[in-house]
Amino acid sequence: MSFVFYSRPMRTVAVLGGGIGGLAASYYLCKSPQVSKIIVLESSSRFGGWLWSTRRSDGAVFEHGPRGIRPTGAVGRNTLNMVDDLGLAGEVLPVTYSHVASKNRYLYVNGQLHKLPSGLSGLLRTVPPFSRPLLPSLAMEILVKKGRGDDESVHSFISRRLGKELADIAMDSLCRGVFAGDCRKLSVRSCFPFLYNAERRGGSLTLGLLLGSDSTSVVSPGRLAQRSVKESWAQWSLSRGVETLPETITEFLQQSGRVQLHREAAVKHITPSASGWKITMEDGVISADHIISALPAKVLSSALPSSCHPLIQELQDIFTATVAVVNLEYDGSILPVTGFGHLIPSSEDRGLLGVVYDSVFFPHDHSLLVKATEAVQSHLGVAAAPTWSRVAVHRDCIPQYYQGHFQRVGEYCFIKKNNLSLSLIGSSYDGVSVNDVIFSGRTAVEELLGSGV
Ligand SMILES: Cc1cc2nc3c(=O)[nH]c(=O)nc-3n(C[C@H](O)[C@H](O)[C@H](O)COP(=O)(O)OP(=O)(O)OC[C@H]3O[C@@H](n4cnc5c(N)ncnc54)[C@H](O)[C@@H]3O)c2cc1C
Ligand SMILES: C=Cc1c2[nH]c(c1C)Cc1[nH]c(c(CCC(=O)O)c1C)Cc1[nH]c(c(C)c1CCC(=O)O)Cc1[nH]c(c(C)c1C=C)C2
Repeated sequence: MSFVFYSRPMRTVAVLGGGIGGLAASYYLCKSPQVSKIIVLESSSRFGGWLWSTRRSDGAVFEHGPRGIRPTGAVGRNTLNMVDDLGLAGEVLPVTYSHVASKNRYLYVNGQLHKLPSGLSGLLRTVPPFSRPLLPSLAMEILVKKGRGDDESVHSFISRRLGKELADIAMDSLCRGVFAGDCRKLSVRSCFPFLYNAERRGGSLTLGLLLGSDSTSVVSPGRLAQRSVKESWAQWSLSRGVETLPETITEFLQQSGRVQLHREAAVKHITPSASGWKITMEDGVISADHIISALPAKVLSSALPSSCHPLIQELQDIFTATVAVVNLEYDGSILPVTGFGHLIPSSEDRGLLGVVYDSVFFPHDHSLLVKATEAVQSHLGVAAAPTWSRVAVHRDCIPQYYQGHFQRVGEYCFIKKNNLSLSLIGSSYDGVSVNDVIFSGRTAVEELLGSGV
């Protein structure tokens, strides 16, 4: 196998996959004059991947993928800077910390909805479904010895530090709401790096979080990010739906004159060549000096040549979850409670993840609508029939960072060792949130061009 060494300016970069990761990488590439041509190859008929919104003619917006993006941290500021740069600031819909959707979050346990405790008084009292006040567990956490291993399941980590009940109920539910996954298999190091690092840094979560982050990535807040701090945003969305973001990036790329955007262009194989890479699609072959892959890990593994064997194996071992999102619309205000929604721990119902009061998750694609409607009826007492509904099954939509994921990702030094002109970005590797994926695109471009963007 021949590998590519960089001794000349970058001419053509191919970006594989036109989800938010691929589009973000193309946006950052476009900001640099060092790249003369950018080719984006997307297998489906639209760009945006899981950022997918239905806009009805009456103005109603239904999200089938992400519905809320967090403004905090370097990755949150980075996305807001991009949103501002794209001229979308006027379309941002913020949800502040004082909003009812931030304050009222529920768990559905033992057949009942329970509001999660908030504030000091909530932590001092016993609040069902928990059997004792949470504050003593948080205070005693300081005395718990630091873990010794280099990774641990989320469940084992939280049980050890905060007790089994919090792991069984709270963390189990959270892992289902964010990873559609099983906290007994998911890695704390890869899924919740701020918790893992807090223990390593401070010996305990409390001290580690007080000491602050040791993150080296600095992103200065632009106007919109500054506004988010001033107005205490907990999360934000866009008035015409989250899909407005990939749509606007696509327009920006089209207008740049340097980007070729190809829909219905499924990548079949990539092969190293003397001048870089040969990329084979169903109906043609293109050449590129560098590839940024924003494909799901398994899809990339099947496109790589067999000579990339250790990398192929590691990519294949990254599992993904399939979920269904059911959007239901009802006439009038029928909900007995107000708030963000409720999560359901696996002990209550393995097949239901939660309800965001307009979306529900199920593992089987039969009778999804019936099951969703029944859940809303039994959990929330809503007897009325929905006036509008939509069921979408998302195959392999969310990667599962199981224990040892950090080692698996470490194997990508195969790319460096062999001087492959290949960058891996997207949700398969280093964070599944929209912010993480956009930031992975930025980091790859900065590493490739050797400069900030
Ligand atoms: C239901 C759901 C709810 C979510 N909610 C939130 C949320 O509230 N907040 C949040 O921050 N995040 C949320 N996420 C996570 C976030 O949306 C995803 O992690 C993120 O969109 C992944 O982006 P990506 O570009 O890495 O991957 P993808 O969106 O999967 O993009 C990959 C692209 O590659 C294309 N492709 C596949 N095979 C080929 C091929 N052979 N050739 C060319 N192209 C190919 C695909 O069509 C796709 O467009 C949610 C995810 C889901 C599924
Ligand atoms: C239908 C399945 C999914 C639901 N959400 C996701 C999937 C796969 C994925 C997801 N949700 C959130 C994030 C971003 C996390 C981040 O780091 O910013 C991702 C990748 C946000 C989120 N959604 C829920 C919670 C508790 C969070 C964490 C952020 C926050 O606290 O605001 C809850 C939730 N998500 C889903 C449901 C049905 C649900 C229930 C209330 C859908």
